[in-house]
Amino acid sequence: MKIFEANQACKEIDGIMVLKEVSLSISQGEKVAITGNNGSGKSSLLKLIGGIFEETAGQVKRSQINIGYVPEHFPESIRFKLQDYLMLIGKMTCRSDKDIIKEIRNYAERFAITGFLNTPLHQCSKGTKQKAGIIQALLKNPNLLLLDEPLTGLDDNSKIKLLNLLNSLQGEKTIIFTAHEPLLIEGLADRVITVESGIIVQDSIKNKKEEFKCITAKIPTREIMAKISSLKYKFIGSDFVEIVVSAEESDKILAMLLKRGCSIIELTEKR
Ligand SMILES: Nc1ncnc2c1ncn2[C@@H]1O[C@H](COP(=O)(O)OP(=O)(O)OP(=O)(O)O)[C@@H](O)[C@H]1O
Repeated sequence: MKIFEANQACKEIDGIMVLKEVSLSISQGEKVAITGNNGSGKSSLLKLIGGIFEETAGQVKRSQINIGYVPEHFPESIRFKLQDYLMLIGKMTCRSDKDIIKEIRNYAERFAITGFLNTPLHQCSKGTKQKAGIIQALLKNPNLLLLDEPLTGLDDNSKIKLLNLLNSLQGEKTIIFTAHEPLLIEGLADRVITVESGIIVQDSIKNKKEEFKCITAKIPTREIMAKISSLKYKFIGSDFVEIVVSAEESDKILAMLLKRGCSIIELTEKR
C-alpha cells in the first residue's frame, strides 16, 4: 500500500521555493532516510510527507494513517512535568491510565530518564527533551513515524538504544527520518533520499541485509580489545580500532563497546 505519493510537488514559503518538483512514492513498511546538507530541505520534505506542510503546487496524496512526529526542536515553552506531558499525549490513544503509565515508565527506563519524570520540561536538558519528543511520538503507536534528526542531543548510549528500539518496532510501521549521522542511515534505512536546494537528487534502495558491518571506535586503552579477542579487528593508531562484525551481531557489539568506555565514530556496511 502506498502511504504517500507526490507528483511535481512544490512548497513555497515567503516567496522562497523550499521544495521543487518533488515526485516521490513511499510504501507502507519502508524505512527511509532523508539526507542532505543544512538548509537543503530535509525537514521541509518530512513535513510535506506528514501533511504539516501543504504543497503550494503539484499533487500530493497521503493515506489516512496514524502519524507520530518527532520535531527537530522540542517546544521550549511547555511547562508541564515530563510525565504529565506524556500522560496527556498517551490519553489521546484511548488506553487506560494504568497502561499508559506502564508504557511511559518502560520508555523512560529504556532512555534512562526515569529520574526526570517529575521535572518540568522547560527545566530538562536538551537530550532529555529530545527523548521526550521521541517517547510522545511512540506513545501514539503510529503506523507512520516521522523523525526529524532524532539523534540530536543524544549521548552515544541513547543513540544505540534508539536504533535498537526503532529496529524492534513490530509490524508494517513506516519510518521516515532526516539524518546526517551514518549510524541511523546504515543501521535502519532501506532507502536513502538525498535532497539538495529543495530538489531530490538521489533516491536509492539499500540492500539492508548486508552480511558484515565495519565499526570504527575510539578506545580508552588497547587492553580492552584483548578481552574481546574473538572479534576481527585492527588498530588505527593508538586510540582507534576498526572491527568487522556480522550485521546480526553489530548491535550487541556496539552496546558492549559503549559499556567498555569506547566512542563509536562510524558504522558502515562492508560488502
Ligand atoms: N517555516 C519556514 N519559514 C521560512 N522558511 C523556512 C521555513 N521552513 C523552512 N524554511 C526554509 O527552507 C529551507 C530548507 O529548510 P529545512 O529546514 O527544510 O532544511 P534542512 O535540510 O532540514 O536543514 P537542517 O539540516 O539545517 O535542519 C531553508 O532555507 C529554510 O530557511
